[in-house]
Amino acid sequence: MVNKRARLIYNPTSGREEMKRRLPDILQKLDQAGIEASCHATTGEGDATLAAAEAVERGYDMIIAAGGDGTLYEVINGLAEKPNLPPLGILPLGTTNDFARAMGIPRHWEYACDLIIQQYTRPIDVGKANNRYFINIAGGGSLTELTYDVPSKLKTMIGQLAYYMKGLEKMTRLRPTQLSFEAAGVGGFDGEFMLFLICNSNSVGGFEKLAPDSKVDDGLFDVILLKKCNLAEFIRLATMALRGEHLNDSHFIHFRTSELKVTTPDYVQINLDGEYGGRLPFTFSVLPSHLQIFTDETGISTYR
Ligand SMILES: Nc1ncnc2c1ncn2[C@@H]1O[C@H](COP(=O)(O)OP(=O)(O)OP(=O)(O)O)[C@@H](O)[C@H]1O
Repeated sequence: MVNKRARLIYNPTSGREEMKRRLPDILQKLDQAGIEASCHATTGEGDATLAAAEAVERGYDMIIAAGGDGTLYEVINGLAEKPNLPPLGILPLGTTNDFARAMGIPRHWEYACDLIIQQYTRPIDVGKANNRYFINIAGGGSLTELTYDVPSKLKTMIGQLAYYMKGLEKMTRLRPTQLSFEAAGVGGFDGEFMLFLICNSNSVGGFEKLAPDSKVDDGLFDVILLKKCNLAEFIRLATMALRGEHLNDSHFIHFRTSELKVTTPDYVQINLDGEYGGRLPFTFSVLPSHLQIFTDETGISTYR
């Protein structure tokens, strides 16, 4: 028996509202293993951040975030600044669960609970973006704006399809942006770019081949810059990226760094883990091994 206290922060609207149906089963399963969980149901944007900060202050042995990447992002933002962080469990019950996928955390609530019960943790890097935090990906450029353009209701109804529909609509609006990058240990890049991605994990928008070698615990971001191109080239490059064959193409710049400064003379919005994060300029830095996550010992993806 584990004999610990957990704070379960869940978004009742995530995914297809699965948490509303599963909550009694989840609490019972944790309880049988000796984890006594008290609950906080989030009420809207930003609430999970406040709930996570409060849970640390109240001294819980662990925090469990149940929902999608949006909920996880908010929880991370409540935790990151705190000293003596408890470990974090993830129940990936959202429409998009990119980070859980990268960590090999199962989609099924019962298997995901098993990982929390086993109590095996792994340290992960957290990305700092000005005064915000992310664990999966940060990005900018016209294409990256699509993830927060899709209304939440639409996502609940048709799930992943909503992203692709919005993505296709956005393609016709693709335009390059003037950007300057200054990367620690690498150097500077100036020019017109379609988008830039700062990856902490290898799971980006459900595609695991975009930054195939990115690791959550190497103390580094994998940065991918896509230079200016036309729509036909973009479609060709996107197809290559889906197959993981893009990084040798001259339109891409790929490097690893622990700190990246990005500036622009234009108005450029930043996306942090799929949510709107603010506008440039930004400094992105790695907080190495900042947070312990419950996962399986092998680290081999069992997301299903
Ligand atoms: N009670 C609530 N009602 C409506 N929205 C909420 C509520 N609680 C939290 N939210 C918001 O819901 C957003 C989406 O949450 P989450 O990521 O968990 O679900 P999701 O189904 O995966 O959706 P998405 O893919 O859009 O992120 C969060 O950014 C959060 O601010």
